[in-house]
Amino acid sequence: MASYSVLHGSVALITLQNPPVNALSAAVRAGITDAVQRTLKDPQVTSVVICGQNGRFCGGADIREFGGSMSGPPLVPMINAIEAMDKPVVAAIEGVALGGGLELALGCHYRIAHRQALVGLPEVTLGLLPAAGGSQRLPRLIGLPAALDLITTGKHILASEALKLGIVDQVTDGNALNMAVEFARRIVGKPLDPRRISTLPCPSPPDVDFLLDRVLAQVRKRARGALAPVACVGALRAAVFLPFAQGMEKERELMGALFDSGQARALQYAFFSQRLVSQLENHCCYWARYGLVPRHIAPEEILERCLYALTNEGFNILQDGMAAGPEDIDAIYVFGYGWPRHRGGPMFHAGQVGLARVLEKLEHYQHKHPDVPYLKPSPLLRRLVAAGSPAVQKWREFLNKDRVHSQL
Ligand SMILES: CCCCCCCC/C=C\C=C\CC(=O)SCCNC(=O)CCNC(=O)[C@H](O)C(C)(C)COP(=O)(O)OP(=O)(O)OC[C@H]1O[C@@H](n2cnc3c(N)ncnc32)[C@H](O)[C@@H]1OP(=O)(O)O
Repeated sequence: MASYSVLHGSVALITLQNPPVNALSAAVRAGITDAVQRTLKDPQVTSVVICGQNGRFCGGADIREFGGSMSGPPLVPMINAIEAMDKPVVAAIEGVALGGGLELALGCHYRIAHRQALVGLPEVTLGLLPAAGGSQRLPRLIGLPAALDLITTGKHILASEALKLGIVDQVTDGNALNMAVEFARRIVGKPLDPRRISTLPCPSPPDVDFLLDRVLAQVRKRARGALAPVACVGALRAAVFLPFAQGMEKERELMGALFDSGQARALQYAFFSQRLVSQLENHCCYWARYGLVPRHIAPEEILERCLYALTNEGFNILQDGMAAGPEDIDAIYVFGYGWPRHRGGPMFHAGQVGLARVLEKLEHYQHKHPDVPYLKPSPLLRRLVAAGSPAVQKWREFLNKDRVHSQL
């Protein structure tokens, strides 16, 4: 939800309330929408400040809502209504203004931030793009090159850097909310048109096509096969060449293609799993509460069982002649599945670890879990170890001899 109060008889304060990061859930969006209506109707109110509870402005759209049916007031009209207000609206940014949180702040007429606050549009890291006007307002505010950098990487930057880029208007080491309230009282009566970012032209360099093509090539190289960074460049291209309203349509169309994609689901799943594993302590409380004694499982056991079962299957594939050599399997993993290039691929990695050690590990886990077929060491792995564990570059030759031998 969002609370509404009036300070000094004239400054409406809208406070986002959704701990821990004040994500823009349906209830928060409804609260903001109601509060905006109240400020419009109250003749005593001459300016507005929007802030977040507990020193955190807003961590963005509520990612948990993306999996279900979205209800409540949509973000885009809500932000447009804030920008269109005829009373100045100031965002008081403390903690974080990320994703939809920054997009909300960009709909305000002014942004005052604590120096240590973090701002950014990290949607690309969730397989999305900033679809609440961020891809259209940010380049209009700070220019195309800086917006391309922020939106295609999704990086968070400090408010002090955001000030240099022109994203925020003032930073403070003190209380950003108090400063925003004082600021809001001072600017009553100043013209608001130049502060409505959607009405500004998008500053872009003369070689704009060259810049967009270069960044597109870079993002394709950096994240092979990823849809979101490419869509982000498309949305920014629209910001340069189209009027705001049409740019917003393009933003929505590109978001539509990403929103239900497998990549977005996978990246959002990864966001939550990363946080879930860091809550291991809670599991310990659960076990203690029910008097359970957990079997100690070292993280290496999980890693080794996954890794060596995968490698073992690689040996089986080679033995069956489905791949001509270990390089075929390694290339699939490095280029298709993001296996760290500096580790060569699973078959090369097995060679680095030592084939005898891989065999020993598989025998160990097979002994503990005889019902798991993937842990049964491949006969090819055994033959390679018996042949003195040749280097991975020699396996193709070994396999050819092995295959000829087995046909004789
Ligand atoms: C045709 C189809 C059209 C569809 C139209 C849709 C229109 C949508 C329009 C706009 C879309 C906007 C997209 C977004 O805004 S996506 C969200 C962008 N924001 C982020 O990526 C920020 C994510 N959060 C973080 O980076 C961090 O959480 C941070 C805010 C920096 C705080 O970090 P830290 O203090 O370390 O805390 P945790 O990371 O552990 O988080 C604490 C708990 O809060 C949960 N959390 C965080 N952010 C969100 C969020 N945005 N939504 C929901 N929940 C969030 C996190 O999971 C932790 O929860 P728990 O304690 O249960 O694990």
